Parts: sequence; structure tokens; C-alpha cells
Amino acid sequence: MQRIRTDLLVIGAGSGGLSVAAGAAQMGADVVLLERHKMGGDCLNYGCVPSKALIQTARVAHAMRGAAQYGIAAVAPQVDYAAAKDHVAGVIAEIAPIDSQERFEGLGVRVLRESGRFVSPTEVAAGDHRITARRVVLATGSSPLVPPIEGLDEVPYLTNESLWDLRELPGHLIVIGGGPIGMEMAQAHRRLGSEVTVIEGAKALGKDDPELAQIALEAVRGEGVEIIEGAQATRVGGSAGAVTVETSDGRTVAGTHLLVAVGRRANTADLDLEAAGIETTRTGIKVDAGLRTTNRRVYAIGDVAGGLQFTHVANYHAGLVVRSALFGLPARASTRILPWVTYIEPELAHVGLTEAQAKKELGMGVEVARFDYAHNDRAQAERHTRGMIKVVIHRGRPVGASIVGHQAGEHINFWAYALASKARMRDVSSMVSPYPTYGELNKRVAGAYFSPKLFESSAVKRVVGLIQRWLP
Ligand SMILES: Cc1cc2nc3c(=O)[nH]c(=O)nc-3n(C[C@H](O)[C@H](O)[C@H](O)COP(=O)(O)OP(=O)(O)OC[C@H]3O[C@@H](n4cnc5c(N)ncnc54)[C@H](O)[C@@H]3O)c2cc1C
Ligand SMILES: NC(=O)c1ccc[n+]([C@@H]2O[C@H](COP(=O)([O-])OP(=O)(O)OC[C@H]3O[C@@H](n4cnc5c(N)ncnc54)[C@H](O)[C@@H]3O)[C@@H](O)[C@H]2O)c1
Repeated sequence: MQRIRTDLLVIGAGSGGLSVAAGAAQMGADVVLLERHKMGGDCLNYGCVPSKALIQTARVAHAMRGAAQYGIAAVAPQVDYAAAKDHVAGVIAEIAPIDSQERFEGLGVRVLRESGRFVSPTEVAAGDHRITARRVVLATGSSPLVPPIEGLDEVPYLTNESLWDLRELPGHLIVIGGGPIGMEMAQAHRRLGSEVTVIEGAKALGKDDPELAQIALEAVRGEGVEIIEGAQATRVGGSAGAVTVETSDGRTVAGTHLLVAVGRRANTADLDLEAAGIETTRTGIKVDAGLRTTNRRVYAIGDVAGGLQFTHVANYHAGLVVRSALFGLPARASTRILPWVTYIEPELAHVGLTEAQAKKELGMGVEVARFDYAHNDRAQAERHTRGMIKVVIHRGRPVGASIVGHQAGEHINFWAYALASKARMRDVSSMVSPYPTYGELNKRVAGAYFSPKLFESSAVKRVVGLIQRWLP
């Protein structure tokens, strides 16, 4: 057995763990990084990157079908699903060197391709190694949750891990779960030529503002995706190529392939957390506002910390933990400034509080401003007029923003900055936005907020009248 003493031990080389390891090593800390599977974790290998690459193929196919609106003859695309998967693999391969063992070793990180588990509050076993670290960061991520649906263990099904290996286009894809994974893959497969049925137990895209989610869902339905809401999948049957799903409202849906996308399970099972006195919750590892676990020397970040599960959240956590573990500075994770985007078309993006949350948490004085894409000239020119921006305001400052529409994910960056910098709506309205850009939506929604105050105020009208009388 080989003993290792180090400043920082990071378990898991996904989005969060890699960011901690890179940051800490470059600041001079001695860092050991454990990874038991693929460098880059879920985002690179099974999540964000492959899904966005496939979505792009689907978008091109969709654009070909819809070219007539721009004066180009529409064509029925000949989709080669296997080639699309090659494109997906190619994109992963292009990005992989950034997350590779070689790159991290080049940064001075000691990378061990082993599974880590606690043997005491201060020691981690990994293969033949016994590691003692001043601080430990758990960044072990999450895995697809496989629900206890009757018959599921006897029927072949796909998850976000196996989907990328599928080479033949599903004839009829049944998706259980109408969250971001389910909806992104449902629309992409419909655009690639599959029949698609989504079975959602509650409300599809249920974590987003319902007013905007509705607009996105209508668009996806308009492309031919069947979305059944309020129906739990209760029983699965059939065999490869002929699958059936029974639902709580008495339907039976038949298809060729089944994708299970009903949420995530935190990867805690193999860590022997009890040996280190680390407690868990229903969703992951229990952490305080500074991301410390119930063992003060151990932090948990990213998906395994059981909060919002996004790559940028894991990266945000990583920055806080490096600050705390290396410099002993206080760190406090805020959820109020964390955006997310669902990459269906139209994109659905959000940051901060929804209208309902703001009204519940802040009570009186919450105001809402809206502006439609249809009033944006760039959106008109490009025929992307479906969509809206909605900003929730409290005491003159935005506390939340939601956007549904073309490139909503790009535009939410603006509001993420506004919330993080505690900007006022006055600051937003004073900006000059180039014409014609979609970004004008941000200024115009601020205009929509101020317009009634300016144009419908009798006091303003009186003051203007008085001043005009005195002006030479
Ligand atoms: C289909 C899909 C699409 C997604 N799209 C997006 C998106 O567009 N944008 C976005 O922001 N987020 C997206 N996400 C979420 C994003 O992938 C995750 O939030 C992110 O990967 C979490 O990073 P992490 O570092 O916490 O965990 P991971 O990236 O999961 O990394 C954890 C790593 O730890 C390793 N590990 C686990 N246990 C051990 C152990 N005991 N010892 C050693 N190693 C261990 C694992 O092998 C893994 O490599 C998507 C997720 C999915 C599934
Ligand atoms: N664009 C992005 O950033 C992106 C994309 C994909 C995934 N992700 C991350 O991955 C996480 C997991 O995504 P997800 O879509 O698997 O989970 P999710 O928890 O967001 O959605 C799962 C859905 O499945 C439904 N469900 C659960 N059991 C069911 C059953 N038996 N029958 C029918 N419906 C059922 C739930 O009501 C829920 O709406 C997301 O929350 C997100 O953090 C992010």
C-alpha cells in the first residue's frame, strides 16, 4: 500500500472536480485527483456536450424543412442517424483534451484513475493508495435515476448514458419524464424523423415559469411531439423494438425505443461516507452555505451536493471551494444568481426568482414586466417571433428573469450579470442597444417597466406642461 499526503484531494474529474483541481494546482497547492471512469464526467461524455451536438444536427434538419419561409425550396432532409452520432463523438473528442489526464498532469495535478472511499474521517482509500489530505472535495456527480416502474428491469431502455451508442434512428421513441433531458431529446429526435411521445407524471418543464414553459411546450407539440402530462408511467412491457408503457390515467403507449429521464441520483453509494461522519439528504450530500459537509474538512460540490444540477453550478461551487480551502476565506453559495437554460427551440432560460417565488418570498411590491419577441425587428427579419421576456422586479431591481425564444440562453447572460451585480432597472434602461439585435429585448423590457410610470402618470404630464411654459 502506498501512502500519500496532500493539501487537497478531489474525488471525481467532472465539471466541478476538474475546476477545483486546475484552480488549486495553478495556485500552488499539492493536489491529488481521483477518477474511476471517464475524465470530464457526465457533461463531456454523457450530458451537455453530446446533447447539444445532437440538438444542432436536429436543428439543421428542421431548418431544411422550413426553408421555404425564407424563399428557398424546402427539402426533406435525409438523416443519417449513425453519422449524426459520429458528429456527436467528434465533438466530444475535440473537447476531451481540455479535460484529459495529460493536461491535468501538466498542471501539476497527480491523477489516479481509481475509485475513492473513506476509511476514516481523515483518510481515503483508492486502489493501492491510502490518501490523507488537509481538505477533501467530493465532486462525484450523479447518475440517471431508474425508477421502480413495474417491468422496467425486463425491457431494454435507454438513459442519457446509453443513448449516445444507439446507431439506428428510433421509429417511435417513448420518453418517460418531461424535464430538460426528456424534452431536449424528444424534440431533437422528432426533428431527426422519429415519432416521439413524452409521458410526464406532473407538468413538463415544471421547474420553469409556467407562463413561459407553456409557450415552449406549444412549439414542441406543434412539431409533432406528443406530450402527455399528469400521467405517471406505471408499467413497462414488451421487448427490443416493441415497447409499451402503461400510465396512471389508463393509457397504453406503444413504441420502438424507451428513454428514461426522470431525474438524477447523487453518486454517494461507494464513498463510505459514514466512515467519515458525512451525512446525506434525500437529494445528495448535506452541505452548509459554504459547501462544507458535516465533516468540516470535507466539501461537496456540483450534482452530488443535491441542489441545482448544472455544469456552471459545479464550476461556481468549485470557485467558492478553492477560495475557502486554499485561503481560508469565507464562501457562501448563492442560489439567487444561478441561471439555467433548456435547449429546446424556442430556448427556455431562467435566472433568479420566478414570479410565483418572488410573490411568496418578497410579498407586496413585486412587479412584472414583459416584452414579446414579435415586437423585436431582428426577430421579425429572421422569423423567430415566438417568445417573450419576463422580468420580475422588486424595489426597482430585477430579482428574476425568464426568457423563452430564439437564443434565450444567450440573452439570459445579461440578466445573470444584472442580478449578480445588483443592477437597477434604471441601469438597464440607460443602456444603448445596437439595432437590430435580439439584445434590444432587454432594454425594451425595461422600457415596458417604466412606460406606465412615465406615460400614464398625470404628475409627469403636469410637470412637462409647466416646464414647457417656462422654456424659451
Ligand atoms: C443529458 C444531460 C444533459 C445535460 N445538459 C446540460 C447543459 O446543457 N448545461 C448544464 O449546465 N448542465 C447540463 N447537464 C448537467 C451536467 O452534466 C451536470 O450538472 C454536471 O456534469 C455536474 O458536474 P459534477 O462535477 O458535479 O459531476 P460529473 O460531471 O458527473 O462528474 C463526476 C465524476 O466523478 C466520478 N466519480 C464518481 N464517484 C467516484 C468515486 N467514488 N471515485 C472516483 N471518481 C468518482 C464519475 O466517474 C464522474 O466522472 C446535463 C446532464 C445530462 C444528463
Ligand atoms: N439544458 C440543461 O442545462 C440540462 C439538460 C439536461 C439535464 N440537465 C440537468 O439534469 C437534471 C436531470 O434532468 P431530468 O430531465 O432527468 O430530470 P428532472 O428531474 O428535471 O425531470 C424529470 C421529470 O420526470 C417526471 N417523472 C418522474 N417519474 C415519472 C414517472 N414514473 N412517470 C412520468 N414522469 C415521471 C418528473 O415529474 C419530472 O418532470 C436536470 O434537473 C438538470 O439539472 C440540464
